[in-house]
Amino acid sequence: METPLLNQIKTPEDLKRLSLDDLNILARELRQKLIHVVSRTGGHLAPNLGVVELTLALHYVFDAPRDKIVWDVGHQSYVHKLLSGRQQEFDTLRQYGGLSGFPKRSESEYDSFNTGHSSTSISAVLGMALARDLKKENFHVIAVIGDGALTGGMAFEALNHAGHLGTNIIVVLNDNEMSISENVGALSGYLSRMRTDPMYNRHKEEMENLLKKIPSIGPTVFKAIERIKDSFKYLVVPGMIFEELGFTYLGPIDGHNIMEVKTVLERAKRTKGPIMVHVVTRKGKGYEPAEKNPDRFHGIGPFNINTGEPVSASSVVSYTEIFGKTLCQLAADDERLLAITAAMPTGTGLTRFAELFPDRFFDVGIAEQHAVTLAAGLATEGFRPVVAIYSTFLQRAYDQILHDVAMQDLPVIFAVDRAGLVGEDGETHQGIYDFAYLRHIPNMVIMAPKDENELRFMLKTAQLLDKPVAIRYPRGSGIGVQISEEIKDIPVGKAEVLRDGKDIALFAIGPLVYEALAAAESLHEHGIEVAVVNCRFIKPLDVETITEYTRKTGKVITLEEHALEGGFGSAVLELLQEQGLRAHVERIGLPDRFIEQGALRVLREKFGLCRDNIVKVGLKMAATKKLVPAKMKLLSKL
Ligand SMILES: Cc1ncc(C[n+]2csc(CCOP(=O)(O)OP(=O)(O)O)c2C)c(N)n1
Ligand SMILES: CC(=O)[C@@H](O)[C@H](O)COP(=O)(O)O
Ligand SMILES: [Mg+2]
Repeated sequence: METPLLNQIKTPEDLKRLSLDDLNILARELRQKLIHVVSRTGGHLAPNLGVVELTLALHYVFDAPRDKIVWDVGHQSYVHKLLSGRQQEFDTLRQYGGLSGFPKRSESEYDSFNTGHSSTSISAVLGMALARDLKKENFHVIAVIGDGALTGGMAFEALNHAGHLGTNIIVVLNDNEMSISENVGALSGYLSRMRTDPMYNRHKEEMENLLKKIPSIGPTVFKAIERIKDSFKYLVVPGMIFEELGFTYLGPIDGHNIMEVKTVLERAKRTKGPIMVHVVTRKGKGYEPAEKNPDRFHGIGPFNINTGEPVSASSVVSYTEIFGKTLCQLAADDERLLAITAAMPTGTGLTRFAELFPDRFFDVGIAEQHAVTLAAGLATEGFRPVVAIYSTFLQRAYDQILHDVAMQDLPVIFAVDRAGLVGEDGETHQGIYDFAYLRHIPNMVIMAPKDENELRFMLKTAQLLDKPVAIRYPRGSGIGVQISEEIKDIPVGKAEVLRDGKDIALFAIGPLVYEALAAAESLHEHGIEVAVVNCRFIKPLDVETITEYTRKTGKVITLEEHALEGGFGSAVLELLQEQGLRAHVERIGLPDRFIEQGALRVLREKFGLCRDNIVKVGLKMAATKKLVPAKMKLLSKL
């Protein structure tokens, strides 16, 4: 693949020497490069194909890194990376040790703010603008935010504040009518009317032309009219919502016309106060399979460039699919069950539910906090809402879970998808904190299935409970067990003893239970008998089984795909302390640092979440002297 012009771009400064024709050629080369690399590494292809011209124009008009560009979510920052000195490493995108799929300050001075979670960019640039003003410096700050990310509450909190402060910031709204799936909500409808209703543009143009034609007073009146907030303007001026919030609105403009985008950005650069530039783009632009299927090409694994088809598809169904299918089965007989997603109907496996039960399905946009409190409201009226959100994004709704759901002991079911390591998305997306942020909340029941069937059973268990319940399950394929037709419930707080043993007790949770079983088998060959307990519930923990096996062995290993701090192993330690039990405990889990990107297999091996490491820990433990697991004297009982 030849990209002669792109090869010459070492920094964004190099763009400024190019003609418009060259910029258009460069746009083509960038698209080729994106398609070529992402077809091998996987990644967020469609969002990046859509912002090629926009990124070129931004770097043409502004002076990064002096001017700060913040990419909301950051999944569309690949073109920016290619233009800011990272072409050589671009092949390593999203791989272990390679370039991040998101902006990262530690990666480049051109990345002015780390992103990954949505709707943060306007707050971030406003903070930078305030710092600039306080330091009496002079540079531009630009937030690039998608129409999907604009549905997030934080974006509105920031618009509200920015409009009030009136300082210079530029918000570029990249409007492609898509979130991951089709964008939803009243705001999306408003943007769509601005784009498509000729009334808006025609009236605006006609009025501008008319007023400008009136000699001497025309331009003055025109300016005045731009500022006056009267009812006429409501009818004819696009972007009135933003104007009312204190922004100068420019647009909508064609985001694939470099000249047009450049001209408007230059105008934005000259204009004082908060500016909103509304750019209309097409997700997946320039690659037919992605244009036709922007949802599938939003984030995609390696694929065949000619066909657009995945290179390899797992034959094992994913936990997400099992969740979606089971929920449909349960919902068919229980009208109380509702499903809520925060802009991820496909990702959370709710597409079929939405088709079967359209009145009982709610996509709230990128609004996790709202999703949870909405569920709480529904639960007060006798419904059983199932809120399906990725572990990493549910972090946003911590207070809503605690204050609005748990404190009222409401029967909301949290389907916590992508729990554990997620792989190539890296730090921002690892789902490894949910036990920690949920397990100290009173009233919560928290479970994690070892396999697909247990996920089905846990959903049934949750349906029957009159309490807040969270079920956490991982990204990707299940274990591949035979799917049971029957959906049974599980006794709450009851662990499952899968293997007896006198030397070591291995307490595991989630699919790592299968690694624990494999390790126990290997240790058996070394003459070490390991009991394997699938704990299933982290809250309530099975006190009886855990104390019984701790007493029996005096040696405990805990195993979890979660941060060790505040996780499952910590919960077991707390239980042992409360029971006054002394034992040799080793916890296997993730260390107290953010966990980098990489293939799941690579990360699991690196952090010891695999049979070999469990065996290693087991062998070492077996060689130590057995502590007498007698009751310690508890201070409180002295
Ligand atoms: C808090 C949060 N929730 C959900 C997501 C998942 N997510 C990533 S991109 C995206 C859609 C963004 O749409 P938009 O901002 O319009 O960008 P586009 O992909 O259309 O360019 C969603 C829902 C996220 N990153 N952060
Ligand atoms: C950028 C973002 O937040 C999402 O697109 C995320 O990458 C999706 O993850 P999955 O691929 O696990 O659905
Ligand atoms: Mg969009």
